[in-house]
Amino acid sequence: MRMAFTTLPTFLSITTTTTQTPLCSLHLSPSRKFFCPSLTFKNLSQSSFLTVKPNNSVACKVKSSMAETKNNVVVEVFDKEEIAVSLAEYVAKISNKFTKERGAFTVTLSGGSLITHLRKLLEPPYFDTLEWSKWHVFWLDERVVPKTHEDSNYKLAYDGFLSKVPIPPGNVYAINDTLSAEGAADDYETRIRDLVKSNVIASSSNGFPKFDLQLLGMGPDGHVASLFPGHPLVNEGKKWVTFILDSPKPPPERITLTFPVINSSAYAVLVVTGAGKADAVHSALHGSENSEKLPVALVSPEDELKWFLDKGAASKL
Ligand SMILES: O=C1O[C@H](COP(=O)(O)O)[C@@H](O)[C@H](O)[C@H]1O
Repeated sequence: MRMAFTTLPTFLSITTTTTQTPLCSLHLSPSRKFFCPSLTFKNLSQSSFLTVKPNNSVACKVKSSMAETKNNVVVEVFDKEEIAVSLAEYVAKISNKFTKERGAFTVTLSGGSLITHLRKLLEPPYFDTLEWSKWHVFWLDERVVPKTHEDSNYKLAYDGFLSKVPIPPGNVYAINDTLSAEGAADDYETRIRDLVKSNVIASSSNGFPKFDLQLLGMGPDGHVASLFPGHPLVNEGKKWVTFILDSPKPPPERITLTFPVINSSAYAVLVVTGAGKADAVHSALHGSENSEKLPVALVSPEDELKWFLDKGAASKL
């Protein structure tokens, strides 16, 4: 099935090349709400569009569509296996863009399930063609445990990804695991500041570091990095890196990038799978304007935010 359509929002023309029931039901209401599979976006802009891919995944590209967003928001729903394929393609595209433009690619990793979704980058054509020597790898958040500990986000990323690609060890910026949570957060911020001064990390016009790509996961409660719902750290506005001693998800002591840093990045992805996360996904993409936003709903990078969802995570949209 292929669909094509013309300019929004005045009218929408859909053609299908088969007699199949359309995968998406599209409707443009007078209040300018836009519905696709069951995703709803408000205040649709003229340049928004939706595509149905040959593999039947659905992409909704929405430019400046959601209140308070300054960027493109792209939501794609995949069959589970397809996420890793599409994520590899996306990361490779952004890596190529920045290695060409800046001679470096700065990327932040989450812990948790995100790492397994990077597995296709370890295969051709990506493994052989990406300029791994220009990658600089950071963590969105880290647990304050030794690097050899099972809870360490560094260990997870090293075992599952970093040990398998030729990124120079000096370009992998793990936290100092000999320090306290506060000390490790301060130390990480100092190192990031130095890398901004030396132009390895770009600088945003607002004074915060501008990472090229942030690879985010999301917990079932809507937390991203180690920024948890209702926790005061969500509102941190000055620090680049901060620490938490009472994380609701163990282990309790962690460091995390703050929202001003996350949202000063050029690109960000949110990779979210499983029906257990469907409520938080629904709340983030469709939530009431009056209720307190989940941390995930506050993610808003400069250029583009792309959601990679499986059908379980998208099941309540
Ligand atoms: O504790 C953490 O959880 C989140 C989500 O993990 P997931 O396994 O549910 O994907 C993760 O993004 C974060 O980096 C990690 O420290």
